[in-house]
Amino acid sequence: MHDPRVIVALDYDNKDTALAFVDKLDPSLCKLKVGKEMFTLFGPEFVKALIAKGYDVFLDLKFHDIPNTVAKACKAAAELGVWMVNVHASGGVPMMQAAKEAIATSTNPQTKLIAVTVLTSMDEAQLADVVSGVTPEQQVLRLAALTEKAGLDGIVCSAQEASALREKHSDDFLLVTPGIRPVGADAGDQKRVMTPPDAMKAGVSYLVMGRPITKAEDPIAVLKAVNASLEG
Ligand SMILES: O=c1ccn([C@@H]2O[C@H](COP(=O)(O)O)[C@@H](O)[C@H]2O)c(=O)[nH]1
Repeated sequence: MHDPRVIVALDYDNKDTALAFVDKLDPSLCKLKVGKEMFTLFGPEFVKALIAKGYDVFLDLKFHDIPNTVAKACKAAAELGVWMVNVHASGGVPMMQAAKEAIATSTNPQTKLIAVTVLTSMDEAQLADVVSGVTPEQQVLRLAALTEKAGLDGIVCSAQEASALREKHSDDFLLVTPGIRPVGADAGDQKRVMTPPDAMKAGVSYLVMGRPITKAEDPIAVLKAVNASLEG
């Protein structure tokens, strides 16, 4: 079956608005991402409703805690039936391994587990406030190596790091990239951005797009145009 490359970030504060948008879509056009806002507002039932409509759902809760807590959270997420879930790579290898083992022993062991490296909203100066002496690319490469060592399926990074990552990691290692902006789109709070075709050429596995689609006058037209731009 055709595997859509775009993951639409459903960052709405209104469930009916989100569902009205989803009902105009088709699971062959995109996957869906539920993040902290919608999960906090509408909970597991909202996630289950999207899965029941046939969508692959990425539950983007970016767990970051001690291994026991993250493992239990990942097991609970997997058992909702989600396609993908994530943790922060900076939680360390034991935490990532505990999460992986918990998913493997869940009722939905095929759930993919990826790790967030450096948020796409951070540039070099912001990163320097947190960890000194490294560029975003160096830190992403370091955390990607840890993630692979822990046996996870891939990482969240920006498309700007994709070609350097592909020199070290095979195509099976998933690169899931927010900060995707079509030419002329407002970057908003995103700092490390790339256009959809350039991201695909750089070796990205899945492109996460929120506002450029959801805030557009005709979101379906934008999504279809992005999909078409990936085919060329
Ligand atoms: O590093 C990261 C990790 C997650 N995100 C999430 O992706 C979307 C991006 O939305 P846009 O509206 O296209 O900016 C959003 O849900 C973030 O929470 C990220 O942007 N960067």
